[in-house]
Amino acid sequence: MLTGTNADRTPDRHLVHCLRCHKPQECISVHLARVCMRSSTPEERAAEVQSAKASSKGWVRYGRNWDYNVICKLIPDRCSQANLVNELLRRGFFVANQPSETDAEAPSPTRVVPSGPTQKFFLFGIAALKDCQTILRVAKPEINRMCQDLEMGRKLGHRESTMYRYYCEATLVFAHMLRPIAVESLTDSDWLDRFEHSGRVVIGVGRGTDTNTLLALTQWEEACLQVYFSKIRPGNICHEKPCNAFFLVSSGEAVSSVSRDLKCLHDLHKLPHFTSQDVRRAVGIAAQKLTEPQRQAVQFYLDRGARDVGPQDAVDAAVLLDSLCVNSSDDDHQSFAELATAGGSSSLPTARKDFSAFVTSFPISLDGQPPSKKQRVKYGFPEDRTFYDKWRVSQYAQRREYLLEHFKVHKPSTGKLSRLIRQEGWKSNYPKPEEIQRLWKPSPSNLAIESDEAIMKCLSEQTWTGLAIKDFGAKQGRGVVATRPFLKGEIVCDYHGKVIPASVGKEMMRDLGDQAGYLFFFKAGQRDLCVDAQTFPCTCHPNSDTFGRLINHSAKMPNLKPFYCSVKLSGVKTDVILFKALSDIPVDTQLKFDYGVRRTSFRGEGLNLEWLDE
Ligand SMILES: C[S@@+](CC[C@H](N)C(=O)[O-])C[C@H]1O[C@@H](n2cnc3c(N)ncnc32)[C@H](O)[C@@H]1O
Repeated sequence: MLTGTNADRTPDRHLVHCLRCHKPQECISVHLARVCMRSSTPEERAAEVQSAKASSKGWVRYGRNWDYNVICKLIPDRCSQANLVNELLRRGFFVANQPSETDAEAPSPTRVVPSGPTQKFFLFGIAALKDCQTILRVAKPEINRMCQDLEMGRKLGHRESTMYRYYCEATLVFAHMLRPIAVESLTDSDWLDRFEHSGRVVIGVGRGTDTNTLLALTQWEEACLQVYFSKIRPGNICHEKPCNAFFLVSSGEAVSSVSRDLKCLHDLHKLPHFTSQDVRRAVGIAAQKLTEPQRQAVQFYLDRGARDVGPQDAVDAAVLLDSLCVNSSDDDHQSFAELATAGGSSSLPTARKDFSAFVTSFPISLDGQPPSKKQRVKYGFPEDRTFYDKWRVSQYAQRREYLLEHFKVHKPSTGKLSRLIRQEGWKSNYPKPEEIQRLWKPSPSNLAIESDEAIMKCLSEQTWTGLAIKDFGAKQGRGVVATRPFLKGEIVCDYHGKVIPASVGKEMMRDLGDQAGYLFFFKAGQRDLCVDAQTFPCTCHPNSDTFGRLINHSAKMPNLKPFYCSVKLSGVKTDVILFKALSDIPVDTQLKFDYGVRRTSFRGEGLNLEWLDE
């Protein structure tokens, strides 16, 4: 008696496709007699059985193999090529001569299926999703530990910092199926423009290009990447080689081979090596258990650039992907709590509020003492040392600033510094005299600026580092954000543009009506001048935006101060406006200076621009 579905039956029966209805048949002759060739003669049916068997044999012999180069000839569009290959592999076809992922631009004959230690995980040459993501789970505790260390103000060694970066790259590839080339193209501005949406943090990658795509990171992932951005990346920014890539190698250049980094990360953990192609194929297989609309949603998330994906689509698809992954979001939430207390992210409101409440209860001062465990518990804070350590880090920064402030004109000797520290009565948690000596810089005078080759190079080439443009939305428009810490007094950038007479600038201003203006009026001795950054792009840097013109205004909390300086640039005396930091500026802070106009004055009058009072 036959019962159940086809799956219940003997698995090794010979399936032959009926050439009339195109369906697989376990017994083709019976099928033809009963269904497709009921009214035919036995001879006709026998001939049809022979044709069907020959067709099936031919398919197994030739039809199951594809050549990637043929696919490329048939379909010129790269995205469709990749989709078709994924689909073919998912269905058990073999695709020869696939490109290696590092060589995504130029297909080259490489491997067909991975070999070596990974082989045992593969079905039809496709790894299981769980296996592809092993590295994320295995390395996670170490990453959490590094986050804690960084937050406590400890520095990671070169090996650890690099490993941390590898992990961030791996998160984008193995949890969000981003191609290595897209990870390499992620910029600091992409990161700064991320936003919260439905419990996730959405980030646009490759904006303005064909591969424009949205990722929806979990809070933990975002915090993990933010720790990289704020604590590790600034140390890699190189003044000689300005670079706006999100992932920087220690020499300051953009990471050039994410695929190689992923391999290193696996090697470091002695795990079999999985690639971005492996994980994408694995998702194809895992997604079979989803409904058709869900499968499509995941497919759109994977087909970067295939269509406009909105933030909600990205979040929905990322949540679905999570449901396919062993790396569940519960796991993330748990670890997120650990990271949140490490305070690595700008989007960790609870952690921030808690520490600000802590500081309200125990104000940080130059001479104060951090609260004891008993005091912390009494005021309802956790008894562990997380806030205690953050408090000490802040006090240390205050003391460092105090010492630097004390010696404005001449560089202090270690003896002088030690005496001052003794006088203050500080017994611990203070910077060593050598650190202050290292950080000390003379207040900028024309001469000091002219002799500073780095500043002069930045002035003429507009290669300021540690800055990125961020979109602050409809109200403020674009602004400039610090991507490395700046010390109080440090020159941050200039207000670049052609210097014109103020009278000409005022004419231009009249034509602007109530539009945003990019004109900086100043006095140089008796001369009334204006930097024209309105005429854009400038003739000297026709291909790039300059930072100074995009810095927004704050009357109450400026962190930059513009000042006039006359310097010799390429032998020509030039009037420049430089911005110096008014206080230490941490990574991820928007730069602002006081435009010097109030709502009730000058052009603000009548326009009633409320933001001028901010
Ligand atoms: C020199 S532009 C600064 C860059 C500008 N945000 C942009 O996107 O090009 C000056 C204009 O920025 C905007 N802006 C500057 N500071 C602001 C603030 N604190 N709040 C709101 N808008 C501000 C105003 O529209 C102003 O006219």
